[in-house]
Amino acid sequence: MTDQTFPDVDADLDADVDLNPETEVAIRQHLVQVALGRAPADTVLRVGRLLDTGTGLWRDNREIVIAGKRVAYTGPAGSWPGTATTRVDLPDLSAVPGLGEVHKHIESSHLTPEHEAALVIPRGNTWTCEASHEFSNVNADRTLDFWLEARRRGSPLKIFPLPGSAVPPTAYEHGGGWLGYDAQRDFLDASRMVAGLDEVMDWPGVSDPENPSHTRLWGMIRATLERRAVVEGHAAGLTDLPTINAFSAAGISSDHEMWTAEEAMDKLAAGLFIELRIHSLSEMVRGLLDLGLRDWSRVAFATDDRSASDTLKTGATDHNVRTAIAAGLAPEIAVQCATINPARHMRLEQWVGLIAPGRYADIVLLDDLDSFSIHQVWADGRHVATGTDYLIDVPCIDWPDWATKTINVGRALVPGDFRIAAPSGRQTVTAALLRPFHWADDFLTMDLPVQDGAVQRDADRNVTKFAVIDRFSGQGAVSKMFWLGCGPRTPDTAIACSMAHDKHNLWACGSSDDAMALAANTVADMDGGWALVSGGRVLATIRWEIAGLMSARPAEALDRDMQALLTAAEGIDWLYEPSFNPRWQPGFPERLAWATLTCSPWKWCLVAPSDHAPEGLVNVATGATHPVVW
Ligand code: HPA
Ligand SMILES: [Mn+2]
Repeated sequence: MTDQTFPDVDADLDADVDLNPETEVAIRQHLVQVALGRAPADTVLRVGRLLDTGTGLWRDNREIVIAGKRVAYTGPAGSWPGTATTRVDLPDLSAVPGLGEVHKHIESSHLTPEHEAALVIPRGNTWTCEASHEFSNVNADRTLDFWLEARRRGSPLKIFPLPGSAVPPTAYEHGGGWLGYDAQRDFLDASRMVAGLDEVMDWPGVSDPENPSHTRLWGMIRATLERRAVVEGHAAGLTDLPTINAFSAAGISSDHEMWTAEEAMDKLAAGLFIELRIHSLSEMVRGLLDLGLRDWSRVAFATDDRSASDTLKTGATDHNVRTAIAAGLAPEIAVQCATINPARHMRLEQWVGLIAPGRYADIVLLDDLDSFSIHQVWADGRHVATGTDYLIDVPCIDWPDWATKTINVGRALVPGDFRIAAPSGRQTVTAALLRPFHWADDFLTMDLPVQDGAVQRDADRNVTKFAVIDRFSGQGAVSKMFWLGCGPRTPDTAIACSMAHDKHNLWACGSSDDAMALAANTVADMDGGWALVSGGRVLATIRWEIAGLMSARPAEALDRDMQALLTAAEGIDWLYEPSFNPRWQPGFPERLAWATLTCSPWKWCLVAPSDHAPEGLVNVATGATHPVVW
C-alpha cells in the first residue's frame, strides 16, 4: 500500500454534539479511510450474530469496526482489511442497535438528562427524541441549553429535542414559556439535534381559524415544515375519518394516543406514523396482528412518560420491546419498532437505528432474544453498561438558577387563598365540579353547604377542593373549585405538586384550606416537587429542584423518596370515584398531576387565573368560562 496522505481531518471528532456540518464531514471522511483499511480503527467488536434492522435478517459471526463514536464497517468476522487498537470477541451474544425513543418526555423520569442516561442506557436506550413541552412550558428560552448540556459534557445518551407546540398548551393558559414561529425557526437553526416539533395536541387550535392559538400553532408547524423537520402529533379522541384525514393533511405526522387497533389502522391509512404506548401495547400488537398488519415499518413503541421508579421496576425501552414480543410480535420486528422505524420516521437514520457505517456505535448485546435479556450495552463506541450497571461517570452539572429557581409564587400562601366565598346571604350554593380526566362537554354540578359565608367541601359525597396556583408571574394568583372523587378524606390533609401537566403550575388538593396552604408553600419553598401534609405536619416530600419537574440525582435516590411518599400516603384515607380514564385508581392520587391536562379531548378545565378566566374555570375547546359557585 503506497504511503498516501489523507484528507485533513481538522475538526475535533468528539465535537459532534450538534451534528454540525464541518465536524460531520470530517468524521465521515475519516470513516471512509477506516472502512477501506487505510486508517486504523479503535475497536473491532466480534459478535455471534448481528440483526440487520434494514432487512430484518440476522447475520452470523460478524465484526463491527468502530472509529471514535461511530461504526466504520460491518461484515463477516475477519473481512475488514485494517488494523485496530482493541479487539473484543463476544461470540455468544446477539447484537441489535441501540434502542431509541420516538416520543418521550424525559421530564417524566423526573431525572436530569445526565442521570436519565445512567438509568436508561443499561436498559438499551441510547437515543431519545425528547418531547419538550414540559420543560419548555417552564423555561422555553432554555430548551436547547437544558437538553444538550449533558451530551456536551460527554453523556452518551443522544437527546434530540423537539420543542413543545403546547407552549402554552392552550390559549387560556399563561405564564412560563410561549413559543411561536420565530422560536421554532431559531431552535431548528441552532442545532441539528433538533428533530422537529413536539406533539401538536391542540386540535381545536389547529383546525379552527377563530381559535386564539391558531396563528401560533401554524407558525410553529410552518417553521418546522420549512426545514423538512418532523411535526409530531397527539390525536387523543380524534377517531372519525374526516378528522383523522384533516389531522394528517395538516402535516402532523404521528399519533401515540390510539385506544384500538382499528383506530391505529385508520391512522396508518391516513398516512400517520403510529407510536404504541405501554399501557395498551399488548392489546394493540395482538389487535394489529389479528387485523393482518403486514408492514410494521410505520410503527414504533413510545414510552411517552415513565417515572424513574417505574423504570427501575419494569425497564425502559427494553420493557416496550419485551412486552411486544410477549404479545406475539416477531422479535426482529419488535426490535425494528424500537430502532430503525423511529429513526426513519424522525429522519435520523444516518445516525441511529441500525448498526452500519456512519452511525453511532450504539450496540445492545443480548444473551437471550425472546426475553430481550441485555448482557451489555455499548454507546458512542464504548462499553458503557453491564447488566443494569452503568460503567462510566455521570457528569456533575451545577445547574444554574434558570433551571433551579423556577417556582415563582411570589408570596407565602394563606388558608384564605383557598376559601370559596358564597354569594351573600346564602345557606347553600350550586357548585361546578370536575373530576380527574373529566372529558364530558359539561362540568358536573352539586349543591353544597355554606358556613360563615364560605362554601364547604362534603367528604360524605366525595367532594373536595382543588386549586391551581400561578407559579410563573410572581402574583401568587390562585384558582380554586370543588372536585369529585380525589384527594384526602382524612381531615386537615393535603397533597401538592409542581407537576401539573402540561402548563406545570402548582396544584393542591386537600380537606382543609390550612393544609392546602401548607402543602403548596412547602413545594414552593423547596423549588418544586411533591408535599403531603396532615394535621399541620409535613409527612413526606420529594424535591424536584430542576424546573419543578426533575432532580439532579441518581434514579435510586429519587426512588427512595418516592417510596417514602407512597408509604406516608398509605396512612391517609383517600377519596375515590371511577373517572373517565381507566388508569385512574383508588389510593394515593399520583395521577392528579395529569388531571390538569388541557389537550384534546379535555373540555372544562381549571387553569391559573387570567383576565379571560379570573376564576380559572374555562372550556379550553371553546373559551367559555363559568363561575365556580353561584
Ligand atoms: N404525556 C405528556 N404530556 C402530555 C401527554 C402525555 O401523555 N398528553 C398530553 N400532554
Ligand atoms: Mn406525550
